[in-house]
Amino acid sequence: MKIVEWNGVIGMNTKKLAAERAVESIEEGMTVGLGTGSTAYFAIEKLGQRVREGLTIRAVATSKRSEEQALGLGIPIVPFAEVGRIDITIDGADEVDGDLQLIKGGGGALLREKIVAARSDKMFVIVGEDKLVETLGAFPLPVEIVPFAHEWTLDNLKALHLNPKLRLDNGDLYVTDNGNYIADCHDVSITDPAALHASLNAIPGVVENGLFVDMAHTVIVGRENGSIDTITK
Ligand SMILES: O=C(CO)[C@H](O)[C@H](O)COP(=O)(O)O
Repeated sequence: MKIVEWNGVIGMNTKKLAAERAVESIEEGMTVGLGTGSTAYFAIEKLGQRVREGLTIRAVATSKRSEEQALGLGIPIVPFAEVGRIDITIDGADEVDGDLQLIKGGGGALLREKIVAARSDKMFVIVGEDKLVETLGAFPLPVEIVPFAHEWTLDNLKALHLNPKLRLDNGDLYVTDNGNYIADCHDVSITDPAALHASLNAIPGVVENGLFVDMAHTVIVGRENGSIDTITK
């Protein structure tokens, strides 16, 4: 089994397998949404290779770091105002359940990821098999909240028994690309993702949450044995 390295982390290649398979679906002339995270990183690398080989596409990115990576590889990034629909967005996930509902936002980019996914004809989700779960929620659910009176927003999350903890970055509060905080909600068994999604976004101060309900078109799963599964709803 081939070992891969990403930002100094050594691991099996399940993420890379899924990412590279997803990039095979990108066709000439498409507008592509670029996700964020270690799996999306591999997709952007592969897309950069295809662009160097002559593929003509344009892209929008879901984070500053993905945009920088893409520009460094020669992938044209276009302003959002110039994009009508996105053909395909390729992005990772923290958990995927059997109905293809997702938890995203472990990398802190959930708001931009959701805006881009919602504008996409197809969202391709790329994961290693370890991300497949029966019930969402073992991974802490990220909720992006505005800094203003964030203590009150946390109170509202606590009232829903979501065990929110403000995300830290080297001891300081983590700040998203949008200038907001992330409350990670721990130990929640999410049996009704749509209902929780609605309850969360009804709280004043919540900007968006990491539940992606009915957004994934296709989930591509890289497996430890080297095989790749493609699951479409
Ligand atoms: O939602 C995300 C970033 O906000 C990522 O897609 C998610 O956290 C998965 O990350 P990785 O591919 O590094 O496992």
